[in-house]
Amino acid sequence: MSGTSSVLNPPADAVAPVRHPDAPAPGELLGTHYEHCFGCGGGQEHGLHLAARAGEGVSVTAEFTVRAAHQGAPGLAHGGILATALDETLGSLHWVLRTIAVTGRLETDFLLPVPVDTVLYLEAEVTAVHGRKIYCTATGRLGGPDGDVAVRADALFIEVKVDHFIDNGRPEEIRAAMEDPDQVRRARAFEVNP
Ligand SMILES: CCCCCCCCCC(=O)SCCNC(=O)CCNC(=O)[C@H](O)C(C)(C)COP(=O)(O)OP(=O)(O)OC[C@H]1O[C@@H](n2cnc3c(N)ncnc32)[C@H](O)[C@@H]1OP(=O)(O)O
Repeated sequence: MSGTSSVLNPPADAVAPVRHPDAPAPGELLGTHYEHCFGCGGGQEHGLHLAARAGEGVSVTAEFTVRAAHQGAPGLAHGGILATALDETLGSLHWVLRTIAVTGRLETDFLLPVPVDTVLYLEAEVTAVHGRKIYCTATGRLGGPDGDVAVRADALFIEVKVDHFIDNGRPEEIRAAMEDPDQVRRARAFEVNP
């Protein structure tokens, strides 16, 4: 069974997404947006260590290897972990749009079980933009980039300012991030929209 709620359907006056002129070239590794991100950071021992690359248009690809720490049922990936992999891949789209945005809504279909040691081949694209609302979709496939779809998601991301993180994050992590020149450089990469 599949289907999405109406808030994930772009309105008639939504516009096509535009690849930012300074977006990383297709195939370029995007790296982490934050060292301690559970999805992509190297500083999380049991994190997903998801590696995303810019795709054509406003899209990204990513790979995630399911490890034993990611189990739900014996030998199988936890569904929440798979949703996280989809969410993180969708979050990586903002390197290509050059917009800071957070997940407002994420609707996931789990179509096939995903065993430990499997590589999940992920792809995400922005389908439409309406004001601050960014409509996007993602798939995770088994066996290769053209393999069977194991998980998929439709999502709505909402554009925010850097202040969203500064105002809401725990002060010690915010302080540490602001003292880290690499983190400041990553944040500045998005500061293109006044
Ligand atoms: C440096 C880059 C960092 C990237 C990190 C990526 C990590 C991976 C992605 C994530 O997991 S992000 C973490 C999970 N998400 C959050 O923590 C977000 C928590 N929610 C919020 O902070 C606020 O609800 C949010 C910023 C999303 C929206 O609050 P706002 O006050 O800014 O907006 P508002 O409520 O006015 O909504 C703006 C529009 O979006 C719509 N909207 C907001 N939330 C929605 C929702 N959940 N479902 C449907 N529509 C939604 C809302 O109806 C409205 O539509 P209209 O413009 O048509 O009136």
